[in-house]
Amino acid sequence: MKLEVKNVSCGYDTREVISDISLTVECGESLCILGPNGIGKTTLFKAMLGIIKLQSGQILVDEEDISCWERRNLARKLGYVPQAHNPPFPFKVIEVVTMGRTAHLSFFSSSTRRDREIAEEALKTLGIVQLKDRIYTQISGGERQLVLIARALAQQPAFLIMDEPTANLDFGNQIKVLNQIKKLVRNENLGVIMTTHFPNDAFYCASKVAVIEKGNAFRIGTAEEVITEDYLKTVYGVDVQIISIGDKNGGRRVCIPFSSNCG
Ligand SMILES: Nc1ncnc2c1ncn2[C@@H]1O[C@H](COP(=O)(O)OP(=O)(O)OP(=O)(O)O)[C@@H](O)[C@H]1O
Repeated sequence: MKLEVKNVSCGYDTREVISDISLTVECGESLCILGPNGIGKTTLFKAMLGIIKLQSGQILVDEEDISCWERRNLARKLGYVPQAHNPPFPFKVIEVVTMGRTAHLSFFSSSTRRDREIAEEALKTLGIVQLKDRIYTQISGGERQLVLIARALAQQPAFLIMDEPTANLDFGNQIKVLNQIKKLVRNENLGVIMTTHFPNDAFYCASKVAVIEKGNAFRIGTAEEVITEDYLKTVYGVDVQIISIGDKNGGRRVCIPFSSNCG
C-alpha cells in the first residue's frame, strides 16, 4: 500500500505554511521528516489527517484521493501518534489502548471482548503488556509514548503518523521507542512517517528522510543522500561532523555537532 502526498500546499486561513510538497511512503518503509521549529511539519500532518483542508494538491492512498473519505475510513488507514500527554482522566492503560478501536465500532456500539484482545495484542507487540492495568497518568513518559503507539496499532492502520515520538524521552526510552518503530516497519509491515529534531534518529531508523527548509525548499532521499554536513549547516546554521561507526549490524552514520569558534 502506498501513501502519497502530491504537490500539497496547506496552512491556516489564507496563510500558506507548506508549499507544493510531494512525497511517498510505502508499507514497510519509514520516512523521517526533519526541519527547523515552526517550518510546518505538524501542519503537514494535520493536512494528511484531514484536520485542516489542503489549499492545493492531493493526499492519495493507493492512488485514491482521501479528501472525501469519512473520518472513520481514514482512521483505518492512518493512525496518529501524538506526543505523550497527560489526559485529564485517570484511565487504565488497557482502556487508553482500546480507544484505538473506535474507528472499527459502529455508531452507539461499545468495545467488545475482541477489541480488548486486539488492544492487549498491541501491548504485547510493544512489550508492555505488564502495564495494562496501570493508570496511564501514573506511568513514565517513555511508557506513555509506547502506550500511545499501542493505541494507534490497535486501530490496525496501514500507516502510522508520529509527531516527534522521541521528544521529552530520556536517552534509554528514545532508543526503545526507535527500536520499536524499526520492528513495526520490519515485522508488521507498517509504513511510518515521523517527525524528529534529531538527524541521528533518521540515521538510526529511517528508510527515507525529508527535510523542509526555510522558504519551503524541500529535499527527500535516503538519510545518506540528504543528511550531509553542508546541508545541515544550510538548514540549521550549525557546524556538524558526520562520521561512520561500525556496529554489530554493520556500519552506521552519526552526526556530531561541533563549534568552530568556541575559542
Ligand atoms: N492553529 C494554527 N493557526 C494558525 N497558525 C498556526 C496554527 N498552528 C500552527 N501555526 C503556525 O504554522 C507554522 C508551522 O507550525 P507547525 O506547528 O506546523 O511547525 P513545526 O515544523 O511542526 O514546528 P515544531 O518543530 O516547533 O513543532 C508556525 O508559524 C505556527 O505558528
